[in-house]
Amino acid sequence: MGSGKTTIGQALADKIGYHVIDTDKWVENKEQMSISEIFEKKGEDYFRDLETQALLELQGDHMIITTGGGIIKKDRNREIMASQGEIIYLQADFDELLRRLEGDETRPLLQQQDKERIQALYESRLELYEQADIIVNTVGRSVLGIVAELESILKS
Ligand SMILES: Nc1ncnc2c1ncn2[C@@H]1O[C@H](COP(=O)(O)OP(=O)(O)O)[C@@H](O)[C@H]1O
Ligand SMILES: O=C(O)C1=C[C@@H](OP(=O)(O)O)[C@@H](O)[C@H](O)C1
Ligand SMILES: [Mg+2]
Repeated sequence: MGSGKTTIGQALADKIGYHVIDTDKWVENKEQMSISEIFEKKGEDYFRDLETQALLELQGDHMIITTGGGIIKKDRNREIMASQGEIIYLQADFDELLRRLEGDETRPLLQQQDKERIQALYESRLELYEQADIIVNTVGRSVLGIVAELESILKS
């Protein structure tokens, strides 16, 4: 959360002329509810199943799919992602993510949690993120700079 997936995915798509779809937006649109409302009314497992549905339906060429940070928790999701394209991990250290998300109220897993619990969540996921095909550092870098690096990696 906060690594810049939604922001960078949109900017990269604009730059290279790809379509972009965010799984969170797909889920919100399907349910006609915000992510926070879905977590509150239906629970996290229900949301995770919708993420799998999104991955199965969002297939095609010239497409960037930006996901929620927890999508890699399910083996099935990682399998679908690996079979469909290249997986990019946008990297940032924990303190930087906290700074970026300060005051955010749209991410239910961060609400009313102390810093230690959020850090434990971050650390529990690192190993899965590091399995990505492409890893790009985002700290201290502009959106345009990151987009330029990704464009050049994807061309090579
Ligand atoms: N490279 C960056 N440096 C600083 N802030 C960034 C960077 N990329 C994104 N942000 C900011 O971080 C916040 C979270 O970005 P977002 O794209 O929603 O992340 P994600 O989709 O990974 O949760 C937004 O306020 C965004 O403007
Ligand atoms: O990491 C997570 O478990 C989540 C990340 C969020 O998306 P972003 O990574 O775009 O913030 C969103 O899918 C939901 O709040 C759960
Ligand atoms: Mg996002």
